[in-house]
Amino acid sequence: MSGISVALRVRPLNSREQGTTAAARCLTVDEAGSSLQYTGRDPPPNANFSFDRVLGEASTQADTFEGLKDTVASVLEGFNATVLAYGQTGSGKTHTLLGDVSSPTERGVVPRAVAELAQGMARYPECRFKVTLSVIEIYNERIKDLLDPAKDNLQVIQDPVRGITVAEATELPVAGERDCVELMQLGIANRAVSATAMNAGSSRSHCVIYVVVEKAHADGRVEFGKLCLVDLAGSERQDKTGAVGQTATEGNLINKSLSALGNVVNALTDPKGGKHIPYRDSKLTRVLQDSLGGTARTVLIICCSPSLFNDAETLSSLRFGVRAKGIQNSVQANAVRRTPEQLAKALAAAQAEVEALKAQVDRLQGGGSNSGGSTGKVAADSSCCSSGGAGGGLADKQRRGGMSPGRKWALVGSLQLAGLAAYFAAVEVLGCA
Ligand SMILES: Nc1ncnc2c1ncn2[C@@H]1O[C@H](COP(=O)(O)OP(=O)(O)OP(=O)(O)O)[C@@H](O)[C@H]1O
Repeated sequence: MSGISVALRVRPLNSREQGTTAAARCLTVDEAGSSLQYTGRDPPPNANFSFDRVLGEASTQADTFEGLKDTVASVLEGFNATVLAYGQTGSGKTHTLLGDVSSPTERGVVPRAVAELAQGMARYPECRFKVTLSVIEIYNERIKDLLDPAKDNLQVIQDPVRGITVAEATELPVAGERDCVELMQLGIANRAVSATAMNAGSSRSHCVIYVVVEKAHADGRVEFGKLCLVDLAGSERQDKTGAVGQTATEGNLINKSLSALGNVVNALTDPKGGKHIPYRDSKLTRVLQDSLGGTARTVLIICCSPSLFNDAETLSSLRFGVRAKGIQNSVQANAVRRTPEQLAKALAAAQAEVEALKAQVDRLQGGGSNSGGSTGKVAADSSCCSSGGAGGGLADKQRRGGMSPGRKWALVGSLQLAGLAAYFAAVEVLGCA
């Protein structure tokens, strides 16, 4: 079991907050460490919070990515990895995940992750890679394909090989980092965004970017890893966002799915354990099933505002992060697949073994001859028997009928079992094909 990793990032005060009472801070960050103090109103008895990493207001996009590198790189080793940005509206989730994708310093986690994967692939010159990209959004409890917006009610399924998957989401092959970023931008441009009083470019949907990597080895094995990058919509208070009409309805649905997320986190970290995990209560929690309590390596980035104006929301995000730190995933690599050529080879080997064992059974049952069609293994057995010299070999005993019926049937039985095992191996191989 492995706990999910939780990082906390504090954005700088924005221009609206500076020079007003909102410029007072509700957080004191230990820049060198991994803890911070909540200094806002209604502090809890223990106002100290610690996380795996704390990134203060001066943190850069590069600092933020540094702590995620290993998680991202594990996708090339056949793991699923998730980076999830959580926080109040306007707290910096989209900035952290996407940032300015065209700027080398201001680009966020997603373009950096793609670059990291591209560099990682170069370390395996003997392997062939296939990389695909999908971009979906969960808007008003419907999953929409942002690479083909006509598909707007996709379903979440449990795929036997890939695990939790959005069925029929467009997967476009990408040839390199630039290709990937361009396609991603195309998808993001289709995302639902509105201006609210809290954020001029407020995301009204949860957006998930999947980068799927298939790594084919020279011997035919294929490893499969999936990177899932999630920019959640922010929790919001209608009195602060000033949302009305459709924007207010969106806000309610965003809050509803975030509260379903909170319920999943609570159930997963319930000290009594054994609780039903309500993944199916929302599309968001269903999509994140493998990331929370599943087999993926997961990093949660809690984004928050340092302003006293947002103290209640910041405290709520800190509490969510602390709770999420208790989630244990059983991290494991995806099953290695084999190519059709490899499967054909394995099947031929299994068939040859079945034939050899059949011939051996025939011989032991008395009537079989050892000539023609016998494999090397059988031939070796008989030569060993005949070269015994003293007439005590298996073949001699058979000829003389010297083997006890009990021993003979035990041998026949074990050879038949071995044959059966080889047969099932062959069936398994065929089944995989
Ligand atoms: N660490 C940061 N450094 C500089 N600017 C930041 C930082 N974090 C956020 N911002 C700025 O704050 C504004 C709001 O950020 P962003 O859109 O990323 O918030 P969000 O959490 O994604 O909000 P929403 O949930 O409403 O979509 C943006 O203008 C963004 O550039």
